[in-house]
Amino acid sequence: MKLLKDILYNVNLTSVSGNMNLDITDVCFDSRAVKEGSLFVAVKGTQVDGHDYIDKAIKSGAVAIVCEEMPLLPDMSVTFVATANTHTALGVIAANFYDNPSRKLKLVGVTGTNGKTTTVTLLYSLFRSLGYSVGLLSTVENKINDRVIKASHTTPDQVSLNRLLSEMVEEKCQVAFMEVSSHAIDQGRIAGLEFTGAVFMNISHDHLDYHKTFDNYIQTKKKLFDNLPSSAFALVNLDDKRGQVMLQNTKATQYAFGLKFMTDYKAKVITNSYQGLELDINGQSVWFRLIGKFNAYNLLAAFAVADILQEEPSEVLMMLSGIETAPGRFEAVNANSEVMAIVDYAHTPDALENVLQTIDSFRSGNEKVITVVGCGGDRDKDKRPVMASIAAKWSDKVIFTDDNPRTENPDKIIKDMMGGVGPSMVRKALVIRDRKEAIKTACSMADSQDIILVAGKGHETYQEINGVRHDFDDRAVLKEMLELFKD
Ligand SMILES: CC(=O)N[C@H]1[C@@H](OP(=O)(O)OP(=O)(O)OC[C@H]2O[C@@H](n3ccc(=O)[nH]c3=O)[C@H](O)[C@@H]2O)O[C@H](CO)[C@@H](O)[C@@H]1O[C@H](C)C(=O)N[C@@H](C)C(=O)N[C@H](CCC(=O)O)C(=O)O
Ligand SMILES: Nc1ncnc2c1ncn2[C@@H]1O[C@H](COP(=O)(O)OP(=O)(O)OP(=O)(O)O)[C@@H](O)[C@H]1O
Ligand SMILES: N[C@H](CCC[C@H](N)C(=O)O)C(=O)O
Ligand SMILES: [Mg+2]
Repeated sequence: MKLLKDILYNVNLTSVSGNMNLDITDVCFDSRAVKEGSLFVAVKGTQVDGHDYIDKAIKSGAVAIVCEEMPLLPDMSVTFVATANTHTALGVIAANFYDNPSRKLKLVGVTGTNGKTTTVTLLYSLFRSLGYSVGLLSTVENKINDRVIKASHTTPDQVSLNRLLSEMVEEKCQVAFMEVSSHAIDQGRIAGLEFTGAVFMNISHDHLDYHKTFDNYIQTKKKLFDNLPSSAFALVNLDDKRGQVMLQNTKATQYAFGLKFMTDYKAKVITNSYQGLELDINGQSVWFRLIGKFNAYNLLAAFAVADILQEEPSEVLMMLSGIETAPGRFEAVNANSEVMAIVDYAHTPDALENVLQTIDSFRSGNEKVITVVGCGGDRDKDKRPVMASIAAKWSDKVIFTDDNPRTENPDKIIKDMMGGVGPSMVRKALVIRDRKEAIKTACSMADSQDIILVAGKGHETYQEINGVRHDFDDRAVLKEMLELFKD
C-alpha cells in the first residue's frame, strides 16, 4: 500500500482533480485486472484506447485514474490526474510503487535485432558461476537465481518488470541482465528504470510492421542510450554502422566492441567449427562451446560487460568458455542419427543468413542442406520474401511451413514468402504447411551426413493459431522424426 502522491513522484502532471493522499493497493493498466483501491492508468494501445475502459475500472474499484485526456464529466468520487504520455508515466509509477528496485541492483539492458537472448543468458550464467545472485529477464524465461518464472514477452510490461526486479532485490540479487526490445522502448516499458549499463548488439530488418520505417526503428533503439545517466556505461558493437549512432547523444561512459576495428574489446575468430569457436579476445586465445561467427559478438559483449563491471578478465574467460548455448539457439538435436540436425531461432533475414552461412562454412562438399522455415503471422510482412530467398539460396532443399500464423491466413504468409523465390530457385522449394509433416519430410529426404536446419521457433513450445497455442516443439518433433528414419 502506498500514497497516490508518492506513487506519482517524478510524473509530470498537467492537471489534477481530487485527493492525492489516497492509499493505493495496486497499479493496473488493464481494467480487467482492477481490484478495490487500484490506480488505473489509461494507455492508448495498438488495438484499443484504455481511456474507453475508465468507467469499467471505476466500477471494479479503481480509486484513482491516470490519463492523457480528462473526461468531460469526471466521476467526483475518484481522483483524476492527467499527464502527456501515460506509457512513460506507467513506467515511473510502477517503479515508484515497487520502491525503485532498479536502483538497488546493477541492471544491464541489452538491445539489438539479434543476439539479445544469447547475450543476457551468457551473462546470467557467467555471473552465477562467478558466485553472484543474479536476475534474468529474457524471451525464453525470467529467472531469479535458479528460480524460473515464465516469460510472456521479451521485455515485460512496466508493472510486471518492476515487480520482478523488486523480487530480485528481495532475493538479494546484486546484478540483473535484461533484454530491451524496441517495442518495449516505444511503449515506455523501461521508463523509470535506472540502468547501470546498456549494450547495443546490431540492427537489421525486423518489426517494420510496428515501426513503419527503418529509421524509426533505429531512433527507437537509440532512446535507450539517450536516456542513460552519466554514471552508466554504453557498450556498442562498432562493426554495425549504427553502433556509432547509438552513442551520439548519450551521457554514459562509452565503450565499443567488435571483430573488425581496433576497439576497447576486440576479438578475432581463430577457429569456427561444429566443436565450437576459438577466439582471440584482447590477446588471449580461448575455446567456447557456442557455434558460428555471430556468436563471437555475443561472447565478446558478455566478456566486455563483465570487464566493465570489474570482474577479473582471465576468470571471466575461463567461466565463459564452459557455458552452453541458450535453448533453441544453434541447438544440435542428437538422435543417434548420422544426420546433423539443428534447431535455431533465426526469424530475421540477418539471423537466417548468418546461420546458413555458418552451416555452409562447415560443409565438406557432398552433403545436402535441407532447411525448414516459416514466418510468423501478424508480424513484419516485408521480411517474408527476403527470408525465403536467403533460405533457398543457401539450401539444397527448402521446405516452407507454418510458424505461428496467429490471426493471418497461413496460405497468404507462404505466398508472401514464395514471392522471394525466383525461377532459378523454385525447383528447390516445397510447401508443406503442417510443420510436423514438413520436419518429417526433411528427415525422410536426409541421407547420412546431410544437414537439416529447422529455423524460426527455437525454444518455443507452441504453434499459435488464432489466439490458441497448440503444443509444438521443433526439437522434440525433429528427434522423433530422426528416430523414425534412422537407418
Ligand atoms: C503490439 C504490442 O506490442 N502490443 C503490446 C501492447 O498492447 P496494445 O498496445 O496492443 O494494447 P491494446 O490491446 O490496444 O490495449 C490498450 C490498453 O487498453 C487496456 N484494456 C484493454 C481491454 C480492456 O478490456 N480493458 C483495458 O483496460 C489494455 O490493458 C491496454 O493497456 O501492450 C501490452 C501490455 O504491455 C502488451 O502485452 C502487448 O504485447 C502484445 C501481446 C505482443 O504480442 N507484443 C509483441 C509484438 C512484443 O512486444 N514483442 C517484443 C519482442 C519483439 C522482438 O524483439 O522480437 C517483446 O518485448 O516481447
Ligand atoms: N549477434 C548476433 N548477430 C546476428 N545474428 C545472431 C546473433 N546472435 C544470434 N543470432 C541469430 O539470431 C537468432 C536469435 O538470437 P537471440 O534469441 O539471441 O536474439 P534476440 O535478439 O533475443 O531475438 P528476439 O528479438 O526474438 O528476442 C539466433 O537463433 C541466431 O540465428
Ligand atoms: N520475438 C519475436 C519472435 C518471432 C518468432 C517467430 N516464431 C514468430 O512467431 O514470428 C517476435 O515477436 O517477432
Ligand atoms: Mg530474445
